[in-house]
Amino acid sequence: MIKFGTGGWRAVIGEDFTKSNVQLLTTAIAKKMTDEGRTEKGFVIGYDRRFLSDTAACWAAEAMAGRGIPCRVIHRESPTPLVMFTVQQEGLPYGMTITASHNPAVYNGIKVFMDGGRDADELLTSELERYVLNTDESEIKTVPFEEGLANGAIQLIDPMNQYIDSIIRSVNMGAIRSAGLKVVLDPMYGVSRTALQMILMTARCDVDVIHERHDALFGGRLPAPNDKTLTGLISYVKEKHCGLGIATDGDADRLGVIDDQGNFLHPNKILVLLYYYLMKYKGWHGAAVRNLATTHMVDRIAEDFREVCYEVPVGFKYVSAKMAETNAIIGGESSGGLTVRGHIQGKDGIYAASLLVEMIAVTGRKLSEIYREITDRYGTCEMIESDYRFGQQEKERVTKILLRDKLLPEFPFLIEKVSYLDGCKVYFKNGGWVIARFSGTEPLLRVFCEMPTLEDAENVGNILKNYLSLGQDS
Ligand SMILES: O=P(O)(O)OC[C@H]1O[C@H](O)[C@H](O)[C@@H](O)[C@@H]1O
Repeated sequence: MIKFGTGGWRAVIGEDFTKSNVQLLTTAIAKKMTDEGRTEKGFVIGYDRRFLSDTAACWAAEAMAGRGIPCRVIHRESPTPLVMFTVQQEGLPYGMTITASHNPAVYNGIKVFMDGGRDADELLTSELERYVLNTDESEIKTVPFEEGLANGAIQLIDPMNQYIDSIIRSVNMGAIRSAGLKVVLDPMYGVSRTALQMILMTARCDVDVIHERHDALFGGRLPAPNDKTLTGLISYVKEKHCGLGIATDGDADRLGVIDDQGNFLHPNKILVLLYYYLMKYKGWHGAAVRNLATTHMVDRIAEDFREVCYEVPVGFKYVSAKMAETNAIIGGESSGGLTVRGHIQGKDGIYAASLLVEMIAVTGRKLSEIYREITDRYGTCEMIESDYRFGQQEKERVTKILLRDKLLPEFPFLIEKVSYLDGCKVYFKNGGWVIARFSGTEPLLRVFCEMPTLEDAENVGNILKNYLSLGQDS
């Protein structure tokens, strides 16, 4: 069974992530390309450093070549944004990368990209699911990898330099060069090191790297940058007196930042800082796009600059589609992904980190100082996030209460409106909000709440948790 979630298809290795499913999905894509008459330019495949990712990339290439579609495989493990960049640059109709992003090590998966290098939108993923259902395993035709390489049906490519050059061209390298920053990178055993180290060292930063060896178990932690998983980076920043710590998730499309004091900077703050920086310091104008579980501080900044902030469901495919529609200058999510107009149409931790370093260099100020300037102007927002594991029965129970019967607890704040666009989101009249939604990437119910004070956010989050009789925060 192949079902796409918030960010691609993800499955437990050996359970659903199997050779036959990888080749089934690839065959489905190939059939769709053939039906659309879009096979000529071919297809690109990338892979990250997870267990089986490189092997699965070969399986996919064999199945794509077996359908007579020219197939390029990036010659070594790559950041997801590099694969998206390649789809965009080469004008390809589709591409894929083998990754399960930030999921636990037992998972692997496939992210599919469409023209322009965007994440496959809902229309495409539902069509692909339909194609998969209508594809029989006997339709999988393969060309052995080595044979494909020898006869040119499969080609190994190395687009890394163009990608790095395009980032170098779009950030103020001169300013970074003058700032003489000491930066420590934490790729979380994933794939960002080559690109990020190259960009920052070209800008003459003093760069240290931790957690860079290949470890398909990600050091026993989740390859998702947050305050709990980045304790090693936090200690390193403090001990070695670094100006900044930068982490990326397993496939490098998300970013996590540690400031010079060793504090974890929530992705909400990174998005807010960069939007503010682009408008206030770089003189850009334009809308912002955020998902509905991301800070509304972005809206306050947009309003102040007479711009609009658009809200979309969780999933970067929605963010990039809205950015394209509105020509927004930035789009991001509280889970740590963002992109900026002019760069690729998907989230990119490497690019976002480079822009953040530029911001520190250009302003000559600490991240905490710039953020204080923002809260002095727009007030404070505090967000709490809790994830709850559930079984099938639990899922049905919560779905009934919240999404079918649309019941809500009594809150100590006046409600402005309730939305069921993605889970259930309650907007309060004081600007705060709380959302409960099922993750599309993991078996979790996510409860996020943002209020002017942390105390209120915790209180509202607890009211919803108790009302839904949720267990321990996982
Ligand atoms: O909350 P979830 O549905 O698990 O999604 C969390 C994140 O997962 C992936 O990384 C998607 O690419 C993101 O767009 C999404 O924000």
